[in-house]
Amino acid sequence: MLKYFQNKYAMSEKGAKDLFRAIIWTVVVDISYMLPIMLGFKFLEEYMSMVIKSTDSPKSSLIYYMVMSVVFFIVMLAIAYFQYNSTYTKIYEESARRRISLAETLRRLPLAFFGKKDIADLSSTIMEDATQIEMLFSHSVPQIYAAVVTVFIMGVMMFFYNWKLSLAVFWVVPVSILVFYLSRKLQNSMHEKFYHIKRDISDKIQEGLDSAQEIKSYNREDTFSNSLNSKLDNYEKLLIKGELLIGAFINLSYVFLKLGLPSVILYGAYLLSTGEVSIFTYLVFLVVTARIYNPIMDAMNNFALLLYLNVRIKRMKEMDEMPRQNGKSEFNPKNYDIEFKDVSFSYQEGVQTLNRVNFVAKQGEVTALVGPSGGGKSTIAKLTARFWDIEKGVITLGGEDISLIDPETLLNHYSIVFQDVTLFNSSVMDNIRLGKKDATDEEVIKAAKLAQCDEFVEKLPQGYNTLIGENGERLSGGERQRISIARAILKDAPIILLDEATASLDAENESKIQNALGALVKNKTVLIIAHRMRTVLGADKIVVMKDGFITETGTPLELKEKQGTFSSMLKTQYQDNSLICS
Ligand SMILES: Nc1ncnc2c1ncn2[C@@H]1O[C@H](COP(=O)(O)OP(=O)(O)OP(=O)(O)O)[C@@H](O)[C@H]1O
Repeated sequence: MLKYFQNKYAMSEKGAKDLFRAIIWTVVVDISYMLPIMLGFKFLEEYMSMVIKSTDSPKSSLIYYMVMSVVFFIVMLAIAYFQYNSTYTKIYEESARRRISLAETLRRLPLAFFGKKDIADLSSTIMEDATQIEMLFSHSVPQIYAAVVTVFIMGVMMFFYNWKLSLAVFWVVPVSILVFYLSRKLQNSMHEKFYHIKRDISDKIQEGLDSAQEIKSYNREDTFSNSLNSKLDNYEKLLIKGELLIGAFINLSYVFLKLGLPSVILYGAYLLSTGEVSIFTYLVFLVVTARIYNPIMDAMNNFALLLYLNVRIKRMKEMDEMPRQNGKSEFNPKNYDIEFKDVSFSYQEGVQTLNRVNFVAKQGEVTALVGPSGGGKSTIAKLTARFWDIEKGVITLGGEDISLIDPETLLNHYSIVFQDVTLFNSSVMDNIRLGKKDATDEEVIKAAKLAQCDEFVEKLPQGYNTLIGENGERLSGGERQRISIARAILKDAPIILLDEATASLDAENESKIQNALGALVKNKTVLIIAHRMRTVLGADKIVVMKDGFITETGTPLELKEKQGTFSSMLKTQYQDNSLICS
């Protein structure tokens, strides 16, 4: 049973145990609701027979009933407390575990996963799906299972009491469940459609928010809102159609269920007339029948919601089953040479991005990757930091295969400056401190000065304490890039990856930063990607990438003399050849 819960609802072992306990407590609560009714019947039976049989006094006194009422009230209260605790408290705890485990999974997933799923989709799985699951598990799932068990127990008791009248009560249950069961497929497919269209709409809204600037500048507001409106219209139509269809089936099941009461009235009256049952038994069955279908109807309602939950749980399982990146967390390489040995890689099946790439980036040297756009330079930088795992070949750091090293441990040895800088909505100081979380303010400011941040930070209203807006929206491209370089300087890791790190800077700032980087890179392994030839001319080694292949390797001077891709790129950028040899 526990394993079934774990698999079906993507739960932890503890969560499955808690759910089991919650179901038991909910059954006890459901049965406890019958206590006052039973006491009422006992009272009726004794006092009615006193009237009918004209006996002097009932077996139990009124005091007895009053004391029992108080006792039952206290018992019910205690049971309700335990049920509340086991259901709500425990399920919220499981929900917290589920979110933490999802976040942990995300940490361990390769970047390939984030390429396939967009961010709106991911955040809604973590927040919205987890919330819905939490709601259903606290309010519905234990109730469904408990209703089934309670009705079964009550049914058995009633069959022992009077099997004929019980048949009249229960014949409707299998018929009603059958109708509901037959509609399950339709409900499932409708819920799946609802879910995907809803996701599609939130993706569209997110896309609109992310690209508001582009939409405005290209005057595409109408196109965007028309496309969003048409998605919303489709969703509305599907919802109405779905609700009608699902509602029709559920109501049909209810109608069958409701036929139970007239059955008991008519058949009970017949049995009463033949003297097979007493008026008291007849009344007991009437009252119980009026109540017994409620848990079944609730279970059906909740079950319909549970079908919707299946789609969300499937989504979570999909995330959980993604291959994670693991590896040893102790790593002390003997040196920081990076070597690519026969590395082939593709982002998508059938589209080869890197083909049998071989090169060494030595510690203490600057290795520059150059070549036409789309050649695979950034891919090499990302693979070096194990953002993706490769299919063929091996990448080593200090002679050790990086695919055997835990990504977080590995990244401790890297300072990375990418083309797309990501900044957080906090102060300049905190954004730079991301490079080294325990850095003092003085250390941060020193790194910022080396990265030429001082000049623009001074103009900000609160200097280093100025909030820079979401993703640094209040800063220019060059300023953002300088913050990212300051982070790398502050981290001072033995390997430095610079992917178009100075592309958004003007010539003056670029040469200042080049000087700062010059001090930073001493005795380190530096992999640099740049389109501007002047940025790579000081490199110790140039690797030219074209269409996923290495076409040339050598010092800038060797390659210039070779008259290949590198030399023609140089010529295009510098008509004056004297610059090259300087
Ligand atoms: N996340 C991704 N998913 C699928 N394909 C990708 C992804 N990133 C890059 N590519 C593709 O891989 C190829 C190499 O891209 P890469 O960014 O490595 O080239 P590059 O040489 O750095 O280009 P550029 O100089 O323009 O930055 C390109 O064809 C690109 O479209």
